[in-house]
Amino acid sequence: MKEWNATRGFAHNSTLMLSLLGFSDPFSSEVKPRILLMGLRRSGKSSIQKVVFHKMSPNETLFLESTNKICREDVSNSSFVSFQIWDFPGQIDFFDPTFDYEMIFRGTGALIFVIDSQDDYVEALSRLHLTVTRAYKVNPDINFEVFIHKVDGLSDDHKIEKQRDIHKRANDDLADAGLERIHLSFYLTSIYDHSIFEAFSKVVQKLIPQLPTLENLLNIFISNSGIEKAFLFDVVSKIYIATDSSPVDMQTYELCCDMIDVVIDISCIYGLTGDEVGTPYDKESMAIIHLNNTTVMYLKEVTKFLALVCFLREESFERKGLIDYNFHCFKKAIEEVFDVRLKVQRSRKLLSQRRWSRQTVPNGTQVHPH
Ligand SMILES: Nc1nc2c(ncn2[C@@H]2O[C@H](COP(=O)(O)OP(=O)(O)OP(=O)(O)O)[C@@H](O)[C@H]2O)c(=O)[nH]1
Repeated sequence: MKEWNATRGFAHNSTLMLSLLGFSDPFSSEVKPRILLMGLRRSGKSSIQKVVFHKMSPNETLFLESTNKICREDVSNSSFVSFQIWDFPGQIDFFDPTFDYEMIFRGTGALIFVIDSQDDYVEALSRLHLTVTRAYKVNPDINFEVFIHKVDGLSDDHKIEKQRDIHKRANDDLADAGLERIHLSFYLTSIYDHSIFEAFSKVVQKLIPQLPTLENLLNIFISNSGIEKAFLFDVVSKIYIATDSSPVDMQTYELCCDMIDVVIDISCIYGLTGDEVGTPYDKESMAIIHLNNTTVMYLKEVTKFLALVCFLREESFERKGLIDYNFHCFKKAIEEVFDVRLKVQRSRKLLSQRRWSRQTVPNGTQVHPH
């Protein structure tokens, strides 16, 4: 690493980006997209959540206790990606009258079903079928995401074979039930490598309404700056929320994750003045890494939660001034995108508040709106 700019303080205004996105708006119908994590017991649901959002090391998950109630968590305070994750205990009973699955599925953006690939998955597949069909009936807009998990123990051939088999069986079950229109997406995942972050990135991207605009902005930015690949990362979770339209390869993604780790770790050691708490990631956060294959990695802060990580050739990096100018324009455009969203959210909130106050009877008792 030739250049390093360690960061200093961290402005604590955690609601800023959230309200820009409108997810924290209690009146909006789009508040916090909900992601459900479901699957059989010990399939790895809690481990996934802890590794992706709590920086737990994969080995520590060996000591996780079994979840026996629904755990709801807001992934929002420190992250751009603002949504709820509901971790379900292995065996939920759809026939249990106390379990209001309709209410849960109605507000859900994505349902992740985790299948342990190291175990016999016949039962998991029938559970997947039951869950998906129930959820689809309540809310046909849910994205169904199947994580074929714990693939670290399998050879490459074996992985592909498992994926093909699970894909075929799950879709055959749906076809037999006349539900071919339900689309399932499959991912091979493990907490022991970056595959879980990659898969989660894809799941989250589908829930970001501004995604096409962000991709477009990234395309414009890289083509005008001589950059080969650029990712917009949520720094805390290492989920990339957008990238340009060129294909993503796993090694590039892993390098980005490593770079973010280096930036945060070094900033934590040398960037804090002592009395601060939190992550020392701020406006001045940036890093440049020259790799030994004439590629340069360039990281810059975009918002307090987001970082842009770019890959470019050394000769293109000679025009750093141009890149920085284009980055400045890109950053402004991102702010504008979220500004528009904020305005829409504000007017929606105002409307909802008016509707609520109209439905409030004079003695202050509220009538539930439809
Ligand atoms: N090899 C491997 N083991 C994993 C992986 N993910 C989780 N595990 C292990 O699987 C076991 C079960 O993980 P949990 O996260 O507790 O599973 P769960 O689905 O939350 O279980 P319940 O709470 O009982 O529903 C733990 O020992 C984890 O270490 C993975 O990617 N690879």
